[in-house]
Amino acid sequence: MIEAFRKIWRFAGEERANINKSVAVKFLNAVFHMLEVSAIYFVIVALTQGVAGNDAAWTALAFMAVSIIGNAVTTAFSKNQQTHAGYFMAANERIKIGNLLKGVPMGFFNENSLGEVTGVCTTVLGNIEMLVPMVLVDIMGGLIGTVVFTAMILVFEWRVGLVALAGIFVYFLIVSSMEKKSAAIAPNAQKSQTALTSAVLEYVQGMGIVKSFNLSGRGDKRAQDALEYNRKSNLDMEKLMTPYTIFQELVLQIAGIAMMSVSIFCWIDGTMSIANALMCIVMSFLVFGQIKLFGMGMSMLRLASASIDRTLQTEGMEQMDEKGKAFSPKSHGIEFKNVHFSYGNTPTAGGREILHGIDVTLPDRTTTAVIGPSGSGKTTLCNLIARFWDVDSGSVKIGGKDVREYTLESLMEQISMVFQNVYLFADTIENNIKFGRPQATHAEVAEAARKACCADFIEALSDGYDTVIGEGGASLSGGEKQRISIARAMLKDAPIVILDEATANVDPENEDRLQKAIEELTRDKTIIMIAHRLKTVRNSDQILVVDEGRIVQKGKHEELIGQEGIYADFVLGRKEAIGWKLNA
Ligand SMILES: Nc1ncnc2c1ncn2[C@@H]1O[C@H](COP(=O)(O)OP(=O)(O)OP(=O)(O)O)[C@@H](O)[C@H]1O
Repeated sequence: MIEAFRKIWRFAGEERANINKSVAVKFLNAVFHMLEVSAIYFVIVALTQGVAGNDAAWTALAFMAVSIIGNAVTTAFSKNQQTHAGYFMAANERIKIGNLLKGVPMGFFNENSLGEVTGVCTTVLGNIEMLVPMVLVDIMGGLIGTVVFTAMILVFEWRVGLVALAGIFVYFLIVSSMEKKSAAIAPNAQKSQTALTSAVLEYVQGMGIVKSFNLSGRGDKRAQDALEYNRKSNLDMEKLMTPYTIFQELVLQIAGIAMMSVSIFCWIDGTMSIANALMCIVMSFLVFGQIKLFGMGMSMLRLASASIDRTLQTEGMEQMDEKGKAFSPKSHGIEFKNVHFSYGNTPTAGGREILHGIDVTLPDRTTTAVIGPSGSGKTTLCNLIARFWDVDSGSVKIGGKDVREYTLESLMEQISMVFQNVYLFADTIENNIKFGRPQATHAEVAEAARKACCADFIEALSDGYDTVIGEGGASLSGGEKQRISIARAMLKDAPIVILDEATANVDPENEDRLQKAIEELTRDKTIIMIAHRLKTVRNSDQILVVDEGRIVQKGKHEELIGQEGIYADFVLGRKEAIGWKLNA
């Protein structure tokens, strides 16, 4: 329990100052609440002593007024501090995770589904935002309040105070037992929430496939299972909490009745004045407010602690460039030296080696075309340059330096990537292009768009560059998206371009424009391109033929076409070749 509290306190970090303020104000709030008791006391004393006049009534009224105003102000202030602390705690953590995600190997997304990270950034941090300040303020405020008010009652009337103390002690035992039990079950409840987010995300993303294969009802099996798991874990949590909550309430009721009974007995045997006895009865209704607050905080302690564990687990993701240096090489030749690579021991990869001893040099400012059958390892080879993954053995060098020696930032400054599956953000076209260089001016964006042959269609849109496109570029055609991504790469103007030539979604007119855009982008750069068009392949400085993770042929078109082998077969018989991605 103390360890869980400490963990939450540590996690609160810079927001601890706001939590402290909130606790202090919460205590003041309880003091204002107690002013109501003083007001009642004046009335009781006046009534029992038969004092004539309105003085007691006015004094009581004044106390009540101060109590109500004080209550309202302190409640608002305390809530404000709590909300501020919770919001910033979660927001800072989301930014931290976002930054860490930039530095993880792509394999991270294989092993931990994207839904898992989404779950942490939405549900789990949502819980933290609400629970952590509440738990800290309620536990600390409740404890301080309980100690102070119990001490006050003990001073006022020690016999009644002892009864209150006994009630609080039993309540404390029940809360601590509940807290221990919930420690075992809370992580499960937390896990079920992220699993649900993950499953729902996958379900929504795969909706197109579900509909096209008419699988509605079957395609949502994972979402259904996750819902069931979530329902069960929430119910388990409730089942555990409910008896404890009832028991806690019962103990406080009994303690309250006992306080009243002791007061009455003491008055009957003449050891307590009627005014004090009535006052103790009033206090028996109010004294347990603070310990209830403490109990509420404790019931949420484990859930908050489990949320923090889950967040810290995500925060512990492996980072790639902890030892890197910022390099800016003069030459941008790329060198693969005896590269062996596997996607690791994930269920899909199964530890299988994908690239077996790749040895090749891509000289500075030359174009290398990579061709080969589907699944031969072309994309994998290209992705190793940008360190989407790290090699198992051997090395990949840029400008003579191993890519692992660069910081990720300085490495990515050297590289522009244009994928077949273009992702555009739900933002304006201008900002999507600017993603390549955020500080670019509008004139530079327009120039890049012109060179990438997309200025015409952008300017024809009613809002031009300010047109907001749907998430993933939903409102644009495949060819339009591809050209925007080329404009983005053009604006970045990196010395190395990794390109996956488009094969799909491009009509002949668009293909021509796309080709022009690519020619502009790749001028005077080091290019490695997964090529699908014979024309592109033929004009390259070097062709690499990849088959089953090995470079089986290497050279220019004229050299390779004269050799017996895959390349010649491919060129001659490409129309019949099955599984080859080549559109001449
Ligand atoms: N993220 C991944 N995790 C595990 N295995 C992968 C992953 N990506 C690719 N593979 C496997 O690595 C092998 C090479 O894939 P790669 O995508 O590099 O081939 P490719 O030649 O680019 O194929 P295509 O032309 O179809 O795009 C394939 O057997 C594939 O199943």
